[in-house]
Amino acid sequence: MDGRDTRAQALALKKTVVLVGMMGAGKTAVGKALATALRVPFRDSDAEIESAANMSIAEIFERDGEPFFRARETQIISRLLDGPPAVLSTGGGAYMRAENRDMITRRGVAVWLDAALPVLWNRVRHKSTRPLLRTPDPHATLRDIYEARVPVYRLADLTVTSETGRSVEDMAARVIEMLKARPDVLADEEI
Ligand SMILES: Nc1ncnc2c1ncn2[C@@H]1O[C@H](COP(=O)(O)OP(=O)(O)O)[C@@H](O)[C@H]1O
Ligand SMILES: O=C(O)C1=C[C@@H](OP(=O)(O)O)[C@@H](O)[C@H](O)C1
Ligand SMILES: [Mg+2]
Repeated sequence: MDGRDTRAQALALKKTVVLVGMMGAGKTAVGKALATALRVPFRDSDAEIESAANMSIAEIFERDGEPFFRARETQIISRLLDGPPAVLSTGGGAYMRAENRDMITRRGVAVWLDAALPVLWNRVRHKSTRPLLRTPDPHATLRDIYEARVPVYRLADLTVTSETGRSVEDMAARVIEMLKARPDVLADEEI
C-alpha cells in the first residue's frame, strides 16, 4: 500500500422514487433525467401498460375504458415497487387511488412535481395523447382535474416546483437535493 486513500463517495438509492403530479408536470421527462443522474433504472407506469397491452393509452381508454386502465395501473405500480430501487414515473391519476398512495408510501417515496395550471396547459395543449383531455373544452377539463387533484398531491412526501425557466435537468437536480435530506432514501456511501 502506498498510503493513498482510494475511497470514494457515491449516492446510493435505498427506495424507489415515485414521481406524481398532473399531466404535463414533467414526470416522464424529469424521471428519465433523474434515473440517469442516480444511475438507477427508469420505469414509467404508462409505458409499461402500453407495452404489455401493445396499445397506446388512448386506445386502451377507448377500447377497455378507464376502470380497466386504473386496475392495470395499480398492478404495474405494485410490481415495480417490488423491484430494486428505481425511478418510477406514474400517470397523473395514479396517486388519486388510496390503494396506490398506501403502497407508494410504504415501499417508496412520493415526490410531487408541482406546476402551475398555465404551465401545464402549455405543455399538453398540442398533444392528443391524453384521453382525459378529449373534451369540448380541454382547458376547462384540465382546470377541473387540477383543482380536484392538488389537495391529494399535497400528501406526497416531497414537493418540487416546476418554476418557469427550470429545465428538466434542473428539476432532476432539485429532486436529488431534496432526497439528500432523506438518508433513508438517498445515502452518500463509501465505495
Ligand atoms: N421542466 C421542464 N421544462 C421544459 N419542458 C418540460 C419540463 N418538464 C416537462 N417538459 C415538457 O413538457 C411535456 C410534458 O412532459 P411529460 O414529462 O410528458 O409530463 P408528464 O409525464 O408529467 O405528463 C414534454 O414535452 C416535456 O419535454
Ligand atoms: O392524469 C391522468 O389521469 C392521466 C395521465 C396520463 O399520464 P401523464 O400524467 O404522464 O400524462 C395517463 O396516465 C393517462 O392519460 C391518464
Ligand atoms: Mg408521463
